Amino acid sequence: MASSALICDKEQWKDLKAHVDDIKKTHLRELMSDSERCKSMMAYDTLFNFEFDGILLDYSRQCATLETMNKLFKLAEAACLKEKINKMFNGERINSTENRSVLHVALRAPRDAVINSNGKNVVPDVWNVLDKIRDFSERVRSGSWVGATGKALTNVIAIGIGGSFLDPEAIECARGRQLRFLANVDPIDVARNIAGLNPETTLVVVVSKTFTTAETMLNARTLREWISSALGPEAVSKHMVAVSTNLTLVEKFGIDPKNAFAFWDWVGGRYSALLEYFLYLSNTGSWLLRSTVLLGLLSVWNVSFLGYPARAILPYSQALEKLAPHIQQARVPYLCCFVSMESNGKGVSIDGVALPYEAGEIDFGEPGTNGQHSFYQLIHQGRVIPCDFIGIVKSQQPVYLKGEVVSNHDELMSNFFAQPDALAYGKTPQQLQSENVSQHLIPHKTFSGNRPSLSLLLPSLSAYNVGQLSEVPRGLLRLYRKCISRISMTGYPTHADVGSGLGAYSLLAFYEHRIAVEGFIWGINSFDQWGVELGKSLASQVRKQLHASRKKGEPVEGFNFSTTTMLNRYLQDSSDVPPDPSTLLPHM
Ligand SMILES: O=P(O)(O)OC[C@H]1O[C@H](O)[C@H](O)[C@@H](O)[C@@H]1O
Repeated sequence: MASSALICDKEQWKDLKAHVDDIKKTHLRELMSDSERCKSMMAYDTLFNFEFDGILLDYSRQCATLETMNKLFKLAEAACLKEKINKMFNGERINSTENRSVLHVALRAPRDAVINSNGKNVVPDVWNVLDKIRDFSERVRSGSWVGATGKALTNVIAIGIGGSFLDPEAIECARGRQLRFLANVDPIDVARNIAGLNPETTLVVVVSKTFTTAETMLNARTLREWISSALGPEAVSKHMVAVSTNLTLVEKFGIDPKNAFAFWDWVGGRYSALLEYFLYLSNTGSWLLRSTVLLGLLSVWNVSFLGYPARAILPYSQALEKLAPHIQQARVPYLCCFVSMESNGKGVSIDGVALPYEAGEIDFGEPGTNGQHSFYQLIHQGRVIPCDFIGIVKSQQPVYLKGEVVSNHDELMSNFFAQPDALAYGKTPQQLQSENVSQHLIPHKTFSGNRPSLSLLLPSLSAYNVGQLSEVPRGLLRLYRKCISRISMTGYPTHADVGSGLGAYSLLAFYEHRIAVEGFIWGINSFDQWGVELGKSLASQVRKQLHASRKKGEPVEGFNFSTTTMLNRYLQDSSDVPPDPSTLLPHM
């Protein structure tokens, strides 16, 4: 199927381009007045049944008509979408620039599934690792695995960056214990993570697919020093374990490979976040998979045809906060956004042909209602940014104060229901005049509306409901609990924890597949990431220069004027950096 013909050369693409003018002439106020259209865009047809056992997906506020949807389905056919999805699930090496299969879905397969890579069913290997994770977590929790001084390990620091950073936090059952995530190579992040912890009762999990990522490995060496200097070098074997494909480097680092949990090169780093649990997406017809096809097509429509390059992900549930990037909290990456922008932020096709159209989205977000006090001004009256609103019917923390008009959750959800309509309908000058708004304020208080969004309403974040998102066999939820407790080391999480953990990750699976669909349509490779290499290689040049300047007093050479000036200033003002390599963080 590899062909250098770009999707934009196809008639179906040109037909959609011509269709844009029709859509630009309509306004969502008009489209939303057609209840038949809206009804069909909440349960489009028997194939796309969007009311799935209580989960409701409403995409009627997309700037699209049924004609648009039909044209998008034709575009999917022209892009050979179904064949590409099948190739992925069949283990073919669709990541052609790295010559790898793309089988992160195998991490979520039930024990008896068959998913082949290189002619070998990989599912038994996955389950061997999952069983090993379960056994290890049970030994740590039961106290049969203790630290170097015989104390139970009650605190965990997981070191990893990108897709190797963060996992669902079973917050409820982490009562009185510490589960922390260390990603940034900034020593401040190390200091924050070890603050208040004792090496004697701390387990460090080094999560790195390659075991070569500079930030992760320096942080791992720093915590290895923290442990060794307190308990002796032999303590590393009791206080450090690893999750990696590179068991050779794991052993070289000083971690016993028996205490390492392997994974495979057919799991992309950013897709490995799901290693902590697995939800099975059937190869055919799962509700989730089908609906992600539709939403992937709508993303392509918004980006490549309507010219809306960004997407805001807005979960109206704090339990799903990890779905939305806390852009002001550097430590919390953006799961869906990270996967989306690293996967589809490409400029060439899978055949290496420069793209004459934009691919990829600028994703950002924030849990509702926080975002309403920051960037919603821009999405209402500034740029048009399609939004994904994700809401939950039943709160995990119901609160209803005496005398209040509604419960706290109803207050939250009042915004979940209001914002999509505010974006779609806006407010016209005529409406403002009828409200006797001062004439000079009318331009400032006018809302153009016609801003697309979609709404996903989950019944609750119970493990059952969230599992529906990916039709997870019930039995897997039990093993999920054991896997998540590997991270929390704090015993079995409650349903709420499992739900919220699954919530974040099932919806991640939802976005994972939507992102793959987008990449299949754009004809790009969503599974490599050469773009992150250049910055890393330039950083290694700077690292060499800093070493030469500090250790041998060599002048800064080989950089442009601006960088040379900045480097000289940095070196001059930080000349007091202690030269002693054994210097550790102040309170280490
Ligand atoms: O897991 P590691 O090998 O340490 O890689 C960590 C991260 O590194 C890079 O940023 C990759 O682009 C990510 O996909 C990956 O998750």
